[in-house]
Amino acid sequence: MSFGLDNLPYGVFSVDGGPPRVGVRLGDHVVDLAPLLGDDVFREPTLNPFMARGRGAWRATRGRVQDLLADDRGAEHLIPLDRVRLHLPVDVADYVDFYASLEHASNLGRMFRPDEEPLKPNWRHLPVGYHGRAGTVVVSGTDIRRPCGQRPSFGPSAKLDIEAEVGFVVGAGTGLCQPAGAFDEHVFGVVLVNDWSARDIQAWEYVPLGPFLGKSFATSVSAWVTPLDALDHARVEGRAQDPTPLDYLRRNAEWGLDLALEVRLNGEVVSTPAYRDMYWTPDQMLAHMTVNGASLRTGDLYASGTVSGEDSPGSLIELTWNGARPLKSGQSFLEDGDTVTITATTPSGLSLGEVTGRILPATVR
Ligand SMILES: O=C(O)/C=C/C(=O)CC(=O)CC(=O)O
Ligand SMILES: [Ca+2]
Ligand SMILES: [Mg+2]
Repeated sequence: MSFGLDNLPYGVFSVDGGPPRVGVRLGDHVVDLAPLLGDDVFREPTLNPFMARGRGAWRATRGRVQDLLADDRGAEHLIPLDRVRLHLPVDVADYVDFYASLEHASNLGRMFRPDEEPLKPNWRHLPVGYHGRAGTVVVSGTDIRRPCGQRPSFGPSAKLDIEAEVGFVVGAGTGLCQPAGAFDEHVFGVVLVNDWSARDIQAWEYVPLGPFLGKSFATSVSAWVTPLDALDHARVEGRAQDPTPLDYLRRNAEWGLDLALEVRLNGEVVSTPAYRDMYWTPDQMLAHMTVNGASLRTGDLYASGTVSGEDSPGSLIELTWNGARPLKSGQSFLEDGDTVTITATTPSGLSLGEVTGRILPATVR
């Protein structure tokens, strides 16, 4: 079952305008954790205080919840999903976005820098990334207003795009100049991410410092955070790397993940990217992000970058080759009223839920 006892993703919910609190999803229900476990950390409006307790507590809690639900002692704490409102599950501290797909980086290079090598010389040596805007991370289901900006004339973006990504939520942080430990000591779980991108604003503004307003207006994440412990069966060896990365980027464990993504535009499947094809794995991204002594905080979110395979890109700019090959619907980029939904499943059929959003017309300034 996609939301069975082997899954149990965490989220934050409220009922009838009451205070938001922490639950796990079981089938079409939310399990109210505070009364089930008698622990007030689950009465908090975000997962952060629970995540800050660290891996030992995450494991113990998951085991206890599985035991209680397996023999029905949780039945009185089940609330039907259609009665709840879901909230942003994490108070996002910092947000970093990587660029870890070889195919995506090569495709964008070909389109944006046609006279150069598609991949910059650094790309195979380190996971390239940039700091995004934590304050505009929104929960799945939030409407997205088309941004305005310089394209270079001022106006609403005419090239509004998606980026289908996988995000990693940091539970246990580090102090300043303290090296991060193992990936699973710090990372609590996984979310689906849509890193909305205004390609016309981006193309004009981002030389030489990098993405700014073209990507900072909104980033959507799934309401459910899938704990790493639920994904053990989906772990795979990362893709082969040439050249061999520096020691601090060596893979010590298998943290590639076999996640089959599906991108739907107004209900139609437009792409099915495979996360296992990514070049840089999430443990490598974590090692890179902290190698200079930068600390991690509970609630940090870092995303993989667009998940693109040979024939299954995670963005419309690749799918339509910057408008040269429109979709069957005739469109190349997002139109007002469009809805984009990204889902993912593991080989055993476990669901990572969805991240969805609908485009609202620009408010012209
Ligand atoms: O290659 C470029 O010029 C631009 C790349 C992106 O826009 C991608 C980005 O934000 C990172 C990613 O999602 O992979
Ligand atoms: Ca991105
Ligand atoms: Mg910040």
